[in-house]
This record gives sequence, structure tokens and C-alpha cells, in this order.
Amino acid sequence: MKLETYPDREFMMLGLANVIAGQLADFLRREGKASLCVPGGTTPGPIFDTLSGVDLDWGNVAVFLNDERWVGEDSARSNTRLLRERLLKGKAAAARLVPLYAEAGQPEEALGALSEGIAPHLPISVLLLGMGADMHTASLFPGADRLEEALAADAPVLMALRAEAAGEPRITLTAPVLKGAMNIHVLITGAEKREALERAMGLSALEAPVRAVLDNATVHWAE
Ligand SMILES: O=C1O[C@H](COP(=O)(O)O)[C@@H](O)[C@H](O)[C@H]1O
Repeated sequence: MKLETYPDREFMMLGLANVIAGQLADFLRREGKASLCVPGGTTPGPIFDTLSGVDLDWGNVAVFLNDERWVGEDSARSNTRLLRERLLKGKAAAARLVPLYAEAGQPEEALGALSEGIAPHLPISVLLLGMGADMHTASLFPGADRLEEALAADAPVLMALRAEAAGEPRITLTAPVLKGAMNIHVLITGAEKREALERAMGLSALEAPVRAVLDNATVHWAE
């Protein structure tokens, strides 16, 4: 794991947005296409704001979430809503959103179709992950009902998971898909998450799911 610490959050968000844009530009130059996989939650909004204004060949970039809460876009908890409001606007409006949500009562009903949408965009070119203070990343929560299966090397692309701390049912990319990304960035802020990260380094992925991706990741932290 590589740890980058920044003097403040604003500096970090701008710096990391530029790194991500540069990595996407490299993929676009070399392969004519790229995939960008991003978290929801409360942390990444400022990165999305910057990225949305970057001059890139967004029409050849597939954008999708690490995970989604099983709620419609009318909910303030919808990660898809965050993406539409903060990333897929301005220049980045031309990017292709690959959905992690469909109108269905339970995520299991939509898993097949959603997985088929994601599969052609793997391996992920640039992966940005968040982390909760409980050491979850994507929707791989400690204590989740099917965490062990989602961490396994032969896990499918997407799984539905439930955990008490998660609130609603979740759909998430699994550990092998996340670990297989070509560039992995983990974005964390504040003292509590920094302590959680240090704790995670001494735990197993079952105890601290973020552990599953840390070996190949650059972690970006600011107070
Ligand atoms: O529930 C989620 O939580 C994590 C962390 O969110 P944050 O609000 O602490 O930044 C996020 O990475 C994930 O995508 C989201 O669904």
C-alpha cells in the first residue's frame, strides 16, 4: 500500500482528480476507451465536481459505481443520484453511465442484467474507492451476510449483500473485480478513518473488508 497525505482536503480532492484524469487520458490514448469506477457516500463529491469539467474524450469512458444502495434515484441515499448530480454533467455528461440499479423490489432480481452491463468494461481502468470508519469499502461490510463469498477469488462480478450497518440491501462489485483494477485509489478523510485504516492493516479482509484491496492501492488522506 502507498499512502499519500495532503495538507488539506481541498488540495487532496484537486490533486487526486488530476491524477485520475491523467490515468483516464492514458487509457484513452492507448486503447481508445476507459472505465472509471467510483464510490458514492459523502466523501467523493468534490472530486466529481473537478472531473466533470476536465477536457477528456468522455464519450469513450464508461462510468459506474463501486456499489449501490437499493433505493430509487428519488432517495437522497441513492449513489446513482450523486453521480448524476456531481459527475455526469458539464464535459463529463458525454460519459456512459453503466447502471448498478434497476426498478426491482430486491437486488437479486436485477443482478443478472446489471452484471452483463458491467462485464464488458472490466478490468476497471481507474478505480476510486471510499472507506467507512467501520472499514467497509464498496458495500463489503464487516459482518455482511455473504461477505465471505464476495471476498472469494471466484466471486461473480456483482453480488447483493445485507448488513445491519448498511441500512437497505446493497449491490456491490466483489473483491476480485475491485482487486483486478489497473489503478486503485482509496480516498479517506479525518482522524477516525486514518485510525481505521491503520487497524485494517493488521486484520483479515473478513474483519476489515478494505484490506482486500489495500496491497495494490494508493490511499489518499487529508485531515
Ligand atoms: O455506503 C457507502 O459508504 C462508503 C463510504 O462512504 P462515506 O460517506 O464515509 O464517504 C462509500 O464508499 C460507498 O460507496 C457507499 O455506498
